[in-house]
Amino acid sequence: MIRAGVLGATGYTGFELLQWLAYHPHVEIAFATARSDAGKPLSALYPTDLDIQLQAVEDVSLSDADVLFLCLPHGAAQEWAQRGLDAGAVVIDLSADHRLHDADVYARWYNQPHTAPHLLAEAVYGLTEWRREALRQARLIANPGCYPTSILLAVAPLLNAGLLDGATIIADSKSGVSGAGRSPKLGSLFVEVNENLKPYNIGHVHRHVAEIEQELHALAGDHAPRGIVFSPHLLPVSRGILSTIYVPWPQGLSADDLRALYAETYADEPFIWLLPEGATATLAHTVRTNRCAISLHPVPERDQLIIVSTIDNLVKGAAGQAIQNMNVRFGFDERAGLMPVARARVQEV
Ligand SMILES: NC(=O)C1=CN([C@@H]2O[C@H](COP(=O)(O)OP(=O)(O)OC[C@H]3O[C@@H](n4cnc5c(N)ncnc54)[C@H](OP(=O)(O)O)[C@@H]3O)[C@@H](O)[C@H]2O)C=CC1
Ligand SMILES: CC(=O)N[C@@H](CCC(=O)OP(=O)(O)O)C(=O)O
Repeated sequence: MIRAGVLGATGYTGFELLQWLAYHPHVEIAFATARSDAGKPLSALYPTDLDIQLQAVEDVSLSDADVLFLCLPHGAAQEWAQRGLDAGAVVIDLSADHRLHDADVYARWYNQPHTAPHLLAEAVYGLTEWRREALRQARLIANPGCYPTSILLAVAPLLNAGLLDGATIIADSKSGVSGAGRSPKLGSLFVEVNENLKPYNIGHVHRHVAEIEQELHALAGDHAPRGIVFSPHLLPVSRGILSTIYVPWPQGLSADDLRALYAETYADEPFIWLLPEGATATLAHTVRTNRCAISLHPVPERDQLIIVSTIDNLVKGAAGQAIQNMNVRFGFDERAGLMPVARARVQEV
């Protein structure tokens, strides 16, 4: 058994994480902290029968945790990563604070200086399927963003095979409203969101562009694409991300070759669901599971390939991938604590 501490337990990702961890066979919850709601039971905030008392972060001893999850806004996580490491915990940061390797790039995209730039070099970007070796040794794991997870998993087989050299990738992504977090915002109100579909940060301005491009380069090595054009949209559902991704047709490959490449790359992956020819990934394929569903749609007459990818932003896009990374880091079965819901959902769809 390992002991887990969760900072920011009252937010959407923190609560999601606790619900999965509570049924993890190798984890016991050491503490869960809150800011405004410290001292309350979790059940005072959410409809849950989990018996968890929320504590102020000042009242817990970080050394009680073997693994410390940071479910805090970016900016706030930096200080706690260092403190967690000093206390001897493996730190898994769900925020964006340790995803970018370069402090100047962080400052430019997040409009604030990084207060612990020395940690950026050692943090491992936790896109689990592509980083297992580094994750096994990691002290600090930067859990990927939700949009980047949906996009990177969908194009990684092509990047890894050097098939997107110099290409511009276009990703049109739609997210459920929980992606914006639990703190009240005008744009997340029911009346603003309901029966609407709203593009935002269109073009080259969303902060995830920096993260995605960093990882496109890492995955492609010497055959890097030119970059990404990324358009996020707010969808009137609670959870789920669907990315429709456009890439130039990989020269020299037939449609069968392409499918074989994806099938081989992801053959042994418990959480990647490559849909059969003719099927299209939808939110229902992945919501409330740790899966990423991918469907391939060749458009040969235009030399284009369209890839559709879906995840649950709170699971594979946050808490689930964090647990998957923990499982790799601590040598557990990667599926531990993550399968029951996935199975139930697969039977439903
Ligand atoms: N929502 C999503 O789909 C995803 C989110 N993420 C990232 O994960 C992190 C958490 O997201 P999410 O759960 O949605 O956020 P929420 O806004 O829902 O929750 C944030 C949590 O952090 C606490 N908090 C806020 N400010 C501070 C602070 N300065 N110091 C200490 N605690 C603080 C909040 O407590 P209080 O309410 O008392 O302020 C709350 O518990 C963010 O960095 C987010 O960007 C990553 C992937 C997906
Ligand atoms: C719908 C919505 O608002 N989504 C958020 C991204 C989700 C997220 O939390 O991103 P990080 O993990 O990088 O912090 C946004 O567009 O900013």
